[in-house]
Amino acid sequence: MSNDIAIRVENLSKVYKLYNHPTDRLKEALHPFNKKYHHDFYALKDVSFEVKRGETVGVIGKNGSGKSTLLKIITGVLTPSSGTVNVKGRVSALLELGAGFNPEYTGMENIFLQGFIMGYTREEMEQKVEAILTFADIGDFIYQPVKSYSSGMFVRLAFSVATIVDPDVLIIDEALAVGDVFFRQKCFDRLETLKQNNTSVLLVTHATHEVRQFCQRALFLDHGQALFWGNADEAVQRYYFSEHQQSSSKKVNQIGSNKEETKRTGKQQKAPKENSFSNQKVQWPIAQEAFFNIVSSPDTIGDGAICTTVGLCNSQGDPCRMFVQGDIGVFFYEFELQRDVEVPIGGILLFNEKNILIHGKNSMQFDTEAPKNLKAGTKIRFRQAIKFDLASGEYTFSIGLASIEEEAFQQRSQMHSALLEQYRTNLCYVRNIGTFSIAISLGVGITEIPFHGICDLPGEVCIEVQAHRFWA
Ligand SMILES: Nc1ncnc2c1ncn2[C@@H]1O[C@H](COP(=O)(O)OP(=O)(O)OP(=O)(O)O)[C@@H](O)[C@H]1O
Repeated sequence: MSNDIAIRVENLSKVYKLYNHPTDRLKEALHPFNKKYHHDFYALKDVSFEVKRGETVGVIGKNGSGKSTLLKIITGVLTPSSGTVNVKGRVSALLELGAGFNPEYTGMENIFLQGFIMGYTREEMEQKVEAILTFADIGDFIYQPVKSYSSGMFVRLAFSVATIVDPDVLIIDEALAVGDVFFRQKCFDRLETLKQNNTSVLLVTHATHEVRQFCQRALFLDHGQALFWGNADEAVQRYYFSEHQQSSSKKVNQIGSNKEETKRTGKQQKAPKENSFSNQKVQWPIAQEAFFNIVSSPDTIGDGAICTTVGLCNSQGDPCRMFVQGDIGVFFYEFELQRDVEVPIGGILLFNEKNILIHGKNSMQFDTEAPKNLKAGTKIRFRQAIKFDLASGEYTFSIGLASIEEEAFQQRSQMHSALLEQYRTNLCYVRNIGTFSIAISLGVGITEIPFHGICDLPGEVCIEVQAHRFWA
């Protein structure tokens, strides 16, 4: 293995024998003609990729796609059924909570235990203890058995130990998700430092915006297979598309993709984008990738209309699930009316990872012409553009259709909202249609981080100098 490669995984598979009944295992073992009572289940199938020294690589995929199995094989916790794994240098791993720690030992004792496992002497660990405690910041709990720790405290200590021991390879399985936001920021700062010191990081996470932000390349696993290996942005894009469309789940194994050289230097590589609404000329998309698979969406309420199509594109009209703060996303949605409607109202609700409603707006809240007196069976299409001045993260969205009496619609600006509600009938509401992600617009605004909090609000600031005050 060449010097610049830290991890090489070649044709890795992990097969489990699954039995329908517990007794089948015994029947199989005792059968005189070796009759098979099991079927093979591939937790991993023929996975290959390599991680360079100093590179941060993400591993993404749905629940059960094989991410933890992969990390466990790389760290030696599991043995593969076939294929090889080569890892160069000292490996430090943060697998599931509690792994590698003795629950009966205090935090302090566990620090030394981990140091011992990593091959450090007691004296060497004594020199590192203060830095570990400062980073973990769990106070006197360090003298308590770790079984009494909250998951957040545990991960603070585990991350601190795992990263302070100068690993050549750091492997993290979802561990950071339990830390609070400030701790996660500290962790990512630490990961940056490790990267500069040439540590390779393999990061399993469901937080795809973190993959986009911190990883150069990513592996997208689906049912144990590598559907994509290469540029991190593209891996996340494919993950989003495959999540909602069966059509995109072709096997693509792009080792050495030419896009992998799109290195993340902390700055997003952006194509010039049109971010104003004024000349929006986005047509109803043709590309199938624009649309979500709403047939499998279980969360539909209302029988006044059927939601037939929902799509999402960028401001150029290209199918898109990954945006940068400030980008415009254009939602396309179509309903087929099941009853006569005076004036239709369509709208979108955006929710963040904590399921907090971030933004909701319907067509009645815009100064837009609306069609009137539509018959049952009519199909109506909406095209709604939203400027994503939002915090980085993953978002879900829901779509609804209502109807309102024409007279109330005409007088909506003068009517109290409670009164307006009386003239409104909900026809169809489809929850959790899909997801999209938003990454920080590093380096494209006036400052690196354009705002703090969950959304940017329109505003302005002015600064005035008052007359200088001389103190007696
Ligand atoms: N010991 C086992 N016997 C049989 N099947 C197993 C075993 N361990 C894991 N699996 C299966 O292997 C598949 C991959 O599991 P794995 O834990 O690697 O997925 P994952 O991508 O890490 O999921 P998650 O995101 O939920 O953590 C799953 O379908 C799981 O049920």
